[in-house]
Amino acid sequence: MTETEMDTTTRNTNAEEILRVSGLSTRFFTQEGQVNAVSDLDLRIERGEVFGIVGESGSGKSVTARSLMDLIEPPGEITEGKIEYNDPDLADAVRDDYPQAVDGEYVDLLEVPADVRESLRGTSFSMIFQDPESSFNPTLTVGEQLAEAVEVQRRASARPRSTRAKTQDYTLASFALSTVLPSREYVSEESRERAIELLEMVGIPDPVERADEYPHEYSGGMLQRAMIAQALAGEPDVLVADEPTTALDVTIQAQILDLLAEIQEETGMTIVLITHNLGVIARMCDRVGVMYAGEIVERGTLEDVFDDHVHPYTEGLLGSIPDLEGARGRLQPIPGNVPSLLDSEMEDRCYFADRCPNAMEDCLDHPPEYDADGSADHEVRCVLAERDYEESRALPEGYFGETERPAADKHADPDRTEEDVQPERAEQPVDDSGGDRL
Ligand SMILES: Nc1ncnc2c1ncn2[C@@H]1O[C@H](COP(=O)(O)OP(=O)(O)OP(=O)(O)O)[C@@H](O)[C@H]1O
Ligand code: NI
Repeated sequence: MTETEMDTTTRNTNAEEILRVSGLSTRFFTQEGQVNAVSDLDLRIERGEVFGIVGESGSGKSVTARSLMDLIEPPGEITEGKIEYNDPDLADAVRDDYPQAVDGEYVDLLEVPADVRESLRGTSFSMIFQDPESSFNPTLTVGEQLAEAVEVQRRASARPRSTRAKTQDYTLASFALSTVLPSREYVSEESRERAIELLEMVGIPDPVERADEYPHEYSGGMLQRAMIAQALAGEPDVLVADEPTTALDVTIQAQILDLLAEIQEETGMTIVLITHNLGVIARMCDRVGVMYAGEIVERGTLEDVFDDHVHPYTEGLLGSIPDLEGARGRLQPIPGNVPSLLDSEMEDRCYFADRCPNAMEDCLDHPPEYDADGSADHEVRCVLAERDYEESRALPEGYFGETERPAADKHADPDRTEEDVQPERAEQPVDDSGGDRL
C-alpha cells in the first residue's frame, strides 16, 4: 500500500457515515414472476458528501432511491437488508422498544415501525424527482404547499426527539404525530414567510408574487426549483435526487445542478444523486457507485471510476458520453441489451458477461466485490480486478446466443440533453436569473 492509499484509508475511517446500507434486496412480485430490481446492495454514505449512482436505464437506480425513502409499494418489497441511519437522538428514542434496530448511534430503519420511518421523511430524508408535477398538488398554490412543508418541519422539531421523552409511548407517538399534515388554516404567517424565503433561495424571481401562483403557472425549470425548495423545507440531512435534471433543457439542467451544489455547500447536506449521465457525476459528486442489473458493479472516488476503472461496463458507460472538448462526441452505446431482472431468467454469473468484450470462463461464476487499485474505496465486481484478461480463457463468440442491437435507452438521446454537461469538474458561471439564493 502506498502512502497516499494509507492517507485515504485514514480519512475514510474518520469520516462519519450517515447512512449504512447493507445487503439490501428489493423485489417486485409481478405476474411475470419475481423481478430482482436491487440485489444485496451495500452503500456507505458519508455525512456531507455528494454520492452519485449511475447506470443505464433499468439498472435499479430509482428502486434503490425509493427503497432508501421507504417508498416501495406493492407488488414491490424490500426483502432483505439493513438501512442504518446515524441519528443518536432517534437511537435513544427507539432503543428500549426496538433494541434489535439500534447499533450505537445507528438505527436500522427497516426494524422500526413504518410511522417512525414516515416521520423522518421530509425532515431527515427528502427526495426530489425527475418530474416535479408529481410533487405538487395542482389545486393549491406553490406557496401554500411550501408553507405546509415548513409546518411539518416545525412540528417535527417541536417533538421531544432531542430532549429525550419521559416515556417511550410518548416518544413513539410524537414521531407518528409529526407525520400528520396540518390543514391549510393552521399554516402560520411565519411558515408563509419561510416559504417565500425558500423560493428566493432556489432562485425564483419575484418570490412573493410567485408564491401565490399554482404549479401549472410555473415553467419546467421553475417548478424544478420549487420542488427543491419543497424538499429543503424540512432541512433534511439527506437529499435523494433521482434524475433531477433529465427532463430539462441543457441550460436549465446546468443551472439546477449549480443550485444543488451551492445549497449542498451552504448547508452541508448529504446528497445521493441518481443519474444515467456520467457528466453529471463528474460535475457534482465526491464518490460514485456504478449500477448494473440491481448491483453496484464498481465504486470509488471520481478518480477511481473515471481514470482507474476496471469494470468493462464502466468503460462502456464512459464511451457513451460526449468527449471532453464539448464537440459532439460519437456516442457509442454499449452493445447488447440490459438484462432481464426476472429471477427465473437471471443466471448465476456475471450479469454483464453477455455484453462484455472481455468475458472469460471465470465470469460464469457470479463475482464478489474485489478491492481494486486506487483509493481505499475502490471496489469492483469483476474478475479483472484480480487477473488480466486472457484470450485463451475467453468465452467463444456467441456463447450467450445472438447479441442484439442495444435496446433503445430512453435517456440516451444525444440530441437532447447530453452534450453540454461536461465530464469534468469545471467551475461553471453561476446563472444570473436567480438573484441571491442563499
Ligand atoms: N412497480 C414495479 N413493478 C415491477 N417491476 C418494477 C417496478 N418498478 C421497477 N421495476 C423494475 O425494477 C428494475 C429497476 O428499475 P429502476 O426504475 O430502478 O431503474 P432505473 O435504473 O431507475 O432506470 P431509469 O434510468 O430508466 O430510471 C427494472 O427492471 C424495472 O422494470
Ligand atoms: Ni430511474
